[in-house]
Amino acid sequence: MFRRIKKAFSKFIDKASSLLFSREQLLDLIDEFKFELVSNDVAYDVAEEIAAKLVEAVENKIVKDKETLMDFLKKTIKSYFDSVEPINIFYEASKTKPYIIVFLGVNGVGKTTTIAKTAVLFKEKGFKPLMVAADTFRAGAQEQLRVHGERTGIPVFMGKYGADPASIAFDAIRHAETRGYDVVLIDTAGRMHTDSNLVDELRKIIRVAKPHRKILVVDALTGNDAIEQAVFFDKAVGVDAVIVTKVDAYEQGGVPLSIVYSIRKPIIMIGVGQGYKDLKPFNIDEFLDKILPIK
Ligand SMILES: Nc1nc2c(ncn2[C@@H]2O[C@H](COP(=O)(O)OP(=O)(O)OP(=O)(O)O)[C@@H](O)[C@H]2O)c(=O)[nH]1
Repeated sequence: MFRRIKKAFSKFIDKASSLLFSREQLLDLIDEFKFELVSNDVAYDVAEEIAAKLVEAVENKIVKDKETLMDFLKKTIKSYFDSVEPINIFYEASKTKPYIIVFLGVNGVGKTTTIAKTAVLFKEKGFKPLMVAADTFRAGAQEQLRVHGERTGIPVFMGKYGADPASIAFDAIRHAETRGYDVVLIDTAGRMHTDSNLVDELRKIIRVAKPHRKILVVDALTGNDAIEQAVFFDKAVGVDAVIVTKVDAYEQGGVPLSIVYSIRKPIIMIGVGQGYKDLKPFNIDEFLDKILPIK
């Protein structure tokens, strides 16, 4: 996990230290480091910003040895994550009933599995969740959620194939209200994120379901595509928070930072495997410990 970005940081920190922080040589090295970050899925704008801040810190002698460089990198990266408003869906759900989440994301990113994992987390915390199959475009999507429901023992509200997804969401919420469900987790279609019909469909679901949160699911392994999807969905329908999947198999490491930088929304959880328990809260300090070399 995050092996490649960690290697890039280690290489840069070691080289910078061996140059004894000679200003001229360091400037070239910072430029090289910037592209190393970009090749590890750090969006160009943020890589450039980090590089510019680093040059300034060197000029001002804030960064003058290995220790101050490590400290600088840690604080700078952390500041991007700290500048976004955190969201705690479990706390929010304890205040509102039923608490409604609409999940967004393109096909294949692990959205359906993530909904099941999230439902399992809610159940473990004592909530009564309902999963809703509102992707009526692909028959397989409904079936997939039904299977997750069977395996996890969490009920699934199914709509008919081809039915209006917004009306399914509406019926599901009424059903949740009358049956005493605490949390409603709505799956949506994810065909081609550039499809304008999809955007209209999502907008309608959101208008009808009035979700408390819209959570985007992206696959870390898709790198720049994940960042583009975040920008696209945020512009199209507004994203409140992001879950990044397949982090267990992800080595580049730049996706979380790039997403937070690009849409200024928090990463709330990460998928770390295929099992239902493999969804963890995203913790910035743990993330920094994994991507930055230890002393
Ligand atoms: N290693 C790993 N695999 C994951 C993770 N999350 C999901 N997957 C796998 O990714 C594959 C796709 O997941 P789905 O949930 O079917 O994806 P989806 O976005 O619903 O895709 P569509 O059904 O095509 O819309 C499945 O094999 C999942 O088990 C994760 O965090 N780590």
